[in-house]
Amino acid sequence: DVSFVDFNNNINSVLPRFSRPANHSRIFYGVMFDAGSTGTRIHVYTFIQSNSELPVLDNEIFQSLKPGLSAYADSPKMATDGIRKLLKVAKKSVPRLEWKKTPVVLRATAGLRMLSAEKAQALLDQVQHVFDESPFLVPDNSVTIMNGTNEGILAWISVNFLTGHLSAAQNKKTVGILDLGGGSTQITFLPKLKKTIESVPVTDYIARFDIFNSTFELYTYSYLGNGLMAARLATLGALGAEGLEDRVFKSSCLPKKFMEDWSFGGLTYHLSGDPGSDTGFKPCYQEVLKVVKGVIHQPYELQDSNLFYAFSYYFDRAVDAGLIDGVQGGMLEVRDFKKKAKEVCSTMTKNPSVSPFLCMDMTYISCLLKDGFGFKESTVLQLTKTVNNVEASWTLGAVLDHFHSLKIH
Ligand SMILES: Nc1ccn([C@@H]2O[C@H](COP(=O)(O)OP(=O)(O)O)[C@@H](O)[C@H]2O)c(=O)n1
Repeated sequence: DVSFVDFNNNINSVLPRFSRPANHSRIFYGVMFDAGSTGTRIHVYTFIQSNSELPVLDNEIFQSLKPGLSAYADSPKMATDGIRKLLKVAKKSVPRLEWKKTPVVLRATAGLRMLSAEKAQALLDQVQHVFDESPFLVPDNSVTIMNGTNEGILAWISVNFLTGHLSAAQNKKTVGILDLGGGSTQITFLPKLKKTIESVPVTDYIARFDIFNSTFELYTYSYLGNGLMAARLATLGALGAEGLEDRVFKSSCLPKKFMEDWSFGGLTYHLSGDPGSDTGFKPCYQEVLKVVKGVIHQPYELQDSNLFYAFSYYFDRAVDAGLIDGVQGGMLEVRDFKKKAKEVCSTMTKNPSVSPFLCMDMTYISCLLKDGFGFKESTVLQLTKTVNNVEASWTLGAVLDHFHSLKIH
């Protein structure tokens, strides 16, 4: 990675300050691709270098496309079109003179983690090739799969940076994050009690990073297979199943008459409702519970220690269910998800909602929060898509890490 110091030297040597207005030479750009399981996105960040340790974020340009890279697992060359399209956004957003010193980086998350190493590498190689041909700065290791710990920590850094909690790092008042992707889900927060750190099942649940000459010690974990799309498959008993052509996967979480082909991660599944069994919240909860029970660790402290920001599918489904406004977001109690899940599930056959999966998704989210992480019914979550027009995503933290080398360990 280009360290903070190298990057500044780079600016000074390529861009002599005397030839430009002083404030102009203090602007720099970072391009981060998020290769998620359900889509690929580009974030173009404009920063103003301030005199304090962290720069000021001036602006973000964001674009996304579907499906994710893993949909091209068996035809990796087809993945390049989308990457090229998104790179055009970077060319439009970054002034031509800055291209050569603007880093482009892609980090893949759960979609590629769930593929075989060979298939994932073939996709990364294709992206690397497109990057190498681009006019941007392509640092070492610019196209890789990111591990789940970094995904959680970087999202925590993003949200706390955007909400202003990192600049006041001394008093360590921060917010926790809940990220529900398609393939994996992350929980990250700053524990107040030693017991929380001491009582983790394995040391992987604790990670540290340095900023402002202090070390943050976070509780963080990424559960692969517990993202919303992977959880659908696990609920249906279809995750990792063979002979997909000849099988139909049924669930009490789907409308009785539902019958459809559904694709995720480059595979297609025949799905249907279960006319021969009870449907609705209760039987559905028992089904989704199997995906959560014995899998998700309950932190020693949770409810009283932090306000949690919940985004990605937590936000999207809360919007779909009519619980929050799609632009403003809002505060919800954990019990609101359960109440709404019951409502959606009881009416799904007579009164189909936006998606036939809404009962399953809302029930899974209720179960994950309560029987998974162990939140109380009354815990308030801040449902968020953007903070000051910037996407709540690990990508911002990843760019800050790139420029500042936050030494995550
Ligand atoms: N910038 C972004 C990126 C993803 N998302 C949401 O994240 C969810 C999917 O996450 P993902 O495809 O990255 O899945 P993972 O690979 O993280 O498991 C969807 O709800 C997207 O709408 C978002 O809201 N904003």
